[in-house]
Amino acid sequence: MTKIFRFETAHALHGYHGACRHVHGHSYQLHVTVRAEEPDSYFPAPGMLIDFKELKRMVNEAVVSRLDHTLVVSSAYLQANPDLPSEENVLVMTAEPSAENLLLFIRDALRHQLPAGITLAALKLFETADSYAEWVL
Ligand SMILES: Nc1nc2c(c(=O)[nH]1)N=C([C@H](O)[C@H](O)COP(=O)(O)OP(=O)(O)OP(=O)(O)O)CN2
Ligand SMILES: [Zn+2]
Repeated sequence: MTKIFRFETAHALHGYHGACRHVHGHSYQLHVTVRAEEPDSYFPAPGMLIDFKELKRMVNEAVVSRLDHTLVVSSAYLQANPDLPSEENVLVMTAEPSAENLLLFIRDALRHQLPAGITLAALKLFETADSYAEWVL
């Protein structure tokens, strides 16, 4: 089962030869898919693999609250641009915050949050309406 999340995040891609090396923002859309062992017949009462509300709470806490209205840059970017106006709401990653790397950051943030028996199966991170990165177990 899959739940979709939306958040607004700014980033800059250090070392990129184009406008995306400068700070700019995206309205990201994240699709989180989890799976579990298939039951022989049906899921027992209350009939859920995992409550959508519980998945929402976990992803909001582990991912959305950290990325929404945040500027994400790499430590290399920060070293080259030490004069960021404020360190408030700045997340510094060891790698460049491309869609691919943000997806791996999200994978790591979520992997160990899920209850026993529930596995992270796939993630899709849309940076724009027509550009996304996908991770599949
Ligand atoms: N493989 C990747 N390529 C690019 C990434 C990325 O994360 N991974 N990111 C960027 C920029 O940050 C930005 O997202 C521009 O992306 P793009 O899809 O080119 O956005 P546009 O609005 O220009 O899309 P159009 O398809 O041209 O409308 C760049 N590359
Ligand atoms: Zn971008």
